[in-house]
Amino acid sequence: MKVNVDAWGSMSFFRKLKDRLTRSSSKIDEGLDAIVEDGGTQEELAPTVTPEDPKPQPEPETPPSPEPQPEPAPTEEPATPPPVEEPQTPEPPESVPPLEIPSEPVEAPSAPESIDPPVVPIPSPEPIPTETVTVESTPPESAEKPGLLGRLLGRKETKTVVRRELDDDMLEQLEELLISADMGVDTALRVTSNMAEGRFGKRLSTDEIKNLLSGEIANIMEPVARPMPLYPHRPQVVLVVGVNGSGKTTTIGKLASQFRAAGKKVVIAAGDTFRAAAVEQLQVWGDRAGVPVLTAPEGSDPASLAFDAMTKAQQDGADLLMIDTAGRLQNRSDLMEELAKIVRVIRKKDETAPHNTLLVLDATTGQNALNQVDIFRQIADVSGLVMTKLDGTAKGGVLVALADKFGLPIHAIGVGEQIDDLAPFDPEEFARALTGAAE
Ligand SMILES: Nc1nc2c(ncn2[C@@H]2O[C@H](COP(=O)(O)OP(=O)(O)OP(=O)(O)O)[C@@H](O)[C@H]2O)c(=O)[nH]1
Repeated sequence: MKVNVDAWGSMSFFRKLKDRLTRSSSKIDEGLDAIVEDGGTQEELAPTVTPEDPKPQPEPETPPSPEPQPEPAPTEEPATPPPVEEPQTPEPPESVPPLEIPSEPVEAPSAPESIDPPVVPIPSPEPIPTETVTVESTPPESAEKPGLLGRLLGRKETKTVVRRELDDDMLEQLEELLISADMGVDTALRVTSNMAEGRFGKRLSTDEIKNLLSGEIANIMEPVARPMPLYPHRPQVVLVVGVNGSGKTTTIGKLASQFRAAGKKVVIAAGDTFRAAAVEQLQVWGDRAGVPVLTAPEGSDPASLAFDAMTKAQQDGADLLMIDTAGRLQNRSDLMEELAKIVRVIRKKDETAPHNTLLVLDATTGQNALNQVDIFRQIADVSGLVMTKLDGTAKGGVLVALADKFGLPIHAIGVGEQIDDLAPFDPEEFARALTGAAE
């Protein structure tokens, strides 16, 4: 009954996300390094025998650390056995793309995700009871590369990594770090205490912590990663709400372009009739997307425009009608009334409308995004979220707080101002990008 649209953009997207979330991840990165170094000690990893060494070398003579290191760091692999990065992933079987949200109303526009041939080899950050196992899968960051001479001579290389024992102090520092990345107190506490479960007293390195945190964050995000559902019902009315400047116009343009690319007929209504600039902006995006934008004279009733837009969308047999709305939160009761009126009026034409109410949030507002969800849920029947401007902000953690607190579906994220800078939300990728965990 639901239609799946393949419109959600190219797959290099998440590579882009990784690059662009650098400010969030470098914040966590640097913070983690400092935490682990503060009170941590350098340990030798199991010495690796370089390629030329004839014997497989069972156990090192240097006792490595309390936790033995099953497999040495995946540095220089001489032969060319498996073509792709098998080594990274301990157990591929369970790394089924998390995006294939099978369940319920939503039909994943994220499906194309799985088309991506390099299907995200998930580094299995999941908290396996024996923490040593999880932990070992990451390449030790401080591992030294064997020099050419060393390799030729088959010399044993001693690698080191800084590890710190997980104790109350360290846990507190981790909490603070996550809070500073805008994850919010409650969520930061939950993430760190889940991560610490069964690991108290263990020695952990930065990379190991990143993987563990990333796994915990992905667990929180997974249930909310839901692409916007599409219905065969025509027109499907999508009301787009959010404060001014949150990225509504841009998001509508990006969505319209993607839906259109997927063969959907789209109509846009410029419902923020009070701001000429907003209407113009939407027209620019409509042109870019190749989608008609219905406008009304400045200051006219948005509900009447919505009604006209409904009529046109029905006449044209449009698949989707996207209605932009004003975002003046300063006068909440006016806005509430305005939105309510739009809904009343479009229901005269279709009592099941609107079919989606998207709340667009700006990631750079950090914790304020939580208040916005609270407020908009009071004035509109918010069915899902789009988080914009995740690029270049150090506040990406707010998305985790949102997921944890409200559990509203996160349909898509925006990571740039270009038309294709919007993609379905992939919890694993996001968690790794946020924490800087390795793939
Ligand atoms: N970096 C970045 N900028 C974005 C993103 N989404 C939107 N923007 C920028 O944010 C600014 C505001 O976006 P709009 O789409 O105009 O926001 P709006 O909610 O429609 O705002 P009003 O028109 O004032 O109601 C613009 O300069 C956009 O280019 C994003 O994902 N990343």
